Amino acid sequence: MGAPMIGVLALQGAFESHQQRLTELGALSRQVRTPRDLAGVDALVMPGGESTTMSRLLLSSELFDPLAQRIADGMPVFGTCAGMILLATEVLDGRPDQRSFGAIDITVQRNGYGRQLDSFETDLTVSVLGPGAAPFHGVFIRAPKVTRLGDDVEVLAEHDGVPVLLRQGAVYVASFHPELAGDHRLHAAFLNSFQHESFSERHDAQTENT
Ligand SMILES: NC(=O)CC[C@H](N)C(=O)O
Repeated sequence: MGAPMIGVLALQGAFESHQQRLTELGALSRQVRTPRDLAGVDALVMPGGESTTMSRLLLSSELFDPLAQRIADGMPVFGTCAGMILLATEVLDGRPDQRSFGAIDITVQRNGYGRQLDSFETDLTVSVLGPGAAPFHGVFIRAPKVTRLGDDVEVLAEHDGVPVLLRQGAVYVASFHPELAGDHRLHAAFLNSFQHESFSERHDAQTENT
């Protein structure tokens, strides 16, 4: 099989920085706006932005049902911030008509860190980066707060005792914006979760050759 094509949901929000991180890693990526775009990808990143707007655009673009099917079939997905909200089983403080995929068994509260404190940054210890790895700089922007997790959900990082990076099967979610920290290690960890070749090694090899 050739290199996997990574889709970046590009209906709204911070999709361009995600694509930059993937490009830095030498991954192939394409923006996904239609069911046809989705059909050509092997994995998908769902960016931050506004989950209410994204939910509406997913329905009007007729992407919602095919995407739900791909996720149910086991396509790897990485949802960040609004993307995390869209993947959760339960959303608190959402709009009444807001839809989510129920792909990871968590309850999230939209803007759960409080409207006063719109955004904050903090260094996170992330288990999947390996023992002794440098902390990952977490940028939280009107972030969702995880208020409940199911038994099958693995916590990969937490902040003040609250999970902020989680995994269930092929679904990864972060309540922060890993694409904005100028650090592609979490994108590499996502790619490496379904790719045998190590993306970080490949990136290092390419840099050495140039
Ligand atoms: N940065 C973000 O993605 C914020 C998420 C936004 N508060 C929402 O509910 O969709």
